[in-house]
Amino acid sequence: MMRQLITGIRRVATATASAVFVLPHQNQTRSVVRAFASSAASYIKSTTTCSLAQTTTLAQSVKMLDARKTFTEDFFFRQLFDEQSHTYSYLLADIATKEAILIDPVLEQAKRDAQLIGELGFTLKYALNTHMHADHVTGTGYLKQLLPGTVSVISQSSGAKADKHLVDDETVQFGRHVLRAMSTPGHTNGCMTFVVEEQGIAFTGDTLLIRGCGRTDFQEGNSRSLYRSVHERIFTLPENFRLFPAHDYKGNMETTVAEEKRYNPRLTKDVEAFVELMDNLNLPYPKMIDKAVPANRECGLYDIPKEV
Ligand SMILES: N[C@@H](CCC(=O)N[C@@H](CSS)C(=O)NCC(=O)O)C(=O)O
Repeated sequence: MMRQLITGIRRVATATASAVFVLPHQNQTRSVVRAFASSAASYIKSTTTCSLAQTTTLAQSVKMLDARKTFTEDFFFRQLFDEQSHTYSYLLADIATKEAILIDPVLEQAKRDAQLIGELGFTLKYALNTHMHADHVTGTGYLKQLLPGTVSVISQSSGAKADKHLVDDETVQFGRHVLRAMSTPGHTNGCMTFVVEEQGIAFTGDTLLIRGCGRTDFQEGNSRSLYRSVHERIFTLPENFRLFPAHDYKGNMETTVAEEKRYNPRLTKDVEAFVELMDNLNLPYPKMIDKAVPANRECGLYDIPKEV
């Protein structure tokens, strides 16, 4: 449709240009231009069936599919997966300095992650949790043992132990790269979304999942505050920002601000309808909750198996 429109404009412009060239008198020129403008309008009308609604949809989808920012050459990104808990972990690094950080590591995958970090020649500076998980034990405690010098990180408001506690808008640095911790409570009190502005990416933990969101029925969950966190903090990031959640149960790997603003079936509702929906999810509790929450309160340093 867009191609037709452009071809139409081009044809009319070419015709107008040649007419103006052969008709030097001003009056003649003006009437020729008027005639061509009117034929341009009818040509475009007849060759495109582009209604106003369709034009709007097209404009929206063009915006939604805006080119994502490409990573700078010195930025390393790797998405890792734990099949048991459907958890994504993310390894980020400064390729020049080899300083790395790992977001939401899983205990059972700590050896895999440590091996990868070693193979790539990285030094793990921070092992961060977006929040105190309820469905798996964090790998941060074990990674501190496997890779001495690693600093564990979680939000101050999580109430969990860690070497470093973050408050809203605090940043951590790895090499020349900067990660900003944005407080996004709702799934738990202490949930944070980690943003790397320069690369156009954000790690939403369990606050925003792909076409979904974290449940709010335990660990001080609050659906109103989750709604506010998403609308006021995540949906106000640039539309082309890529979003990476802590879990996906359907095989999706990433999304964008633009997509979730339009297609998230929960967060596109108004707040009252959202609260009602969240109150009636009736999900079974995570199988690991009784082990995971106490362990994660201790930064996963509690009862680490000798060999995982
Ligand atoms: N079946 C899984 C737990 C699934 C679950 O409850 N996921 C949480 C995030 S981990 S606490 C969630 O918020 N889900 C939202 C949803 O809509 O599914 C298990 O037993 O571990």
